Amino acid sequence: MAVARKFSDQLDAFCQMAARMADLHNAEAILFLTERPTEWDKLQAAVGDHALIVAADSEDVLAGSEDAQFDTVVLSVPDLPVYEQLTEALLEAVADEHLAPGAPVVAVYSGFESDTIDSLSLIRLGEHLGRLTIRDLKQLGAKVPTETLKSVVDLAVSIGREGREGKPVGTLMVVGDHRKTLTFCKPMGFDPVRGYPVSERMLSDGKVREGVKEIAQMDGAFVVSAKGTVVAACQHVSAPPAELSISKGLGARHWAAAEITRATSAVAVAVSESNGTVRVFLNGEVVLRIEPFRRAMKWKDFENEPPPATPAEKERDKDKDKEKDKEKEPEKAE
Ligand SMILES: Nc1ncnc2c1ncn2[C@@H]1O[C@H](COP(=O)(O)OP(=O)(O)OP(=O)(O)O)[C@@H](O)[C@H]1O
Repeated sequence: MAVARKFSDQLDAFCQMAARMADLHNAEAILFLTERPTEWDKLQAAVGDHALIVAADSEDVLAGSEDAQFDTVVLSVPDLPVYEQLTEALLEAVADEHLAPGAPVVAVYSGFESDTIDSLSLIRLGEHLGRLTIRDLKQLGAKVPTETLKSVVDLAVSIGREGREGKPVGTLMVVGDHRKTLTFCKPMGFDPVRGYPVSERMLSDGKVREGVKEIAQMDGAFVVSAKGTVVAACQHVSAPPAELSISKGLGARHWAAAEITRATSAVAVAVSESNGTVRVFLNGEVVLRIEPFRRAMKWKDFENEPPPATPAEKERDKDKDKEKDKEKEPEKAE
């Protein structure tokens, strides 16, 4: 378990300043991003009546805060740079309805030196960053429990955003009405989840979610039950063609998503490999579209070798050599 941080005078001073700043700017909450647990009651007291959100990389860090009044957020992507951790924490807080999209927030965090609370920021989470809220999902009116839908959409968003090992990844997940969905599916080669007990295929399990990210690199779709069990993977989905009004620019994966949701009461969640956009389909239509706010960085080797010369450059070099030779000639004559 992470070693607790003493609630030092410096920490107390930062929290009090955050509270004053929150008063001044009508902030909706104070966000405390921490690498270690602390004396939670003192933290709560230091920010006064302001709503407090505590964010951390793992449940461990939040240990002992179960009875506290404040909301907590566990970041889904560990080891991000601090500014991205702040954004992620705010997005999660919006998704869990602890914060309204666009709300001003004062953040207290280690910005300069790790493990030292040394920074204070006033952040206004732009509407453009506001992600899907649970309310949006409920409004879809899908016959899939919101919890299952939320975990599939969260997973799809992180696949679209992170890709795998620096490469973009696209995939398709068909959720709910799985028995009927399976009648429209054919395995594309081996099904990697086949033969595993149900307890090892639950999306609520972090290891299963990691496994899904790995399998997502392969061709085909996942079929997920309404309860959140991965029923099949690497499936070719082919429902009868229907009159659909989705964009002609979308390819086979997205058409398959639209068609299966017309033929069944399932919800399909497609991640586009080309840009990481997540689209949620219901009854043959796109009902939600979520743009990735950050995609995996692609590092390229620095090119030390100059590129080979073009024919025109070679000609120019020859002319230069001739001129140099001419310049040298008079010297020879002397
Ligand atoms: N009917 C289908 N069922 C399951 N997977 C499919 C289906 N059709 C295509 N795919 C998967 O989608 C991949 C991309 O296909 P395509 O480029 O036509 O789709 P797309 O809709 O343009 O998606 P993207 O935006 O990711 O490129 C295929 O390589 C295949 O793995």
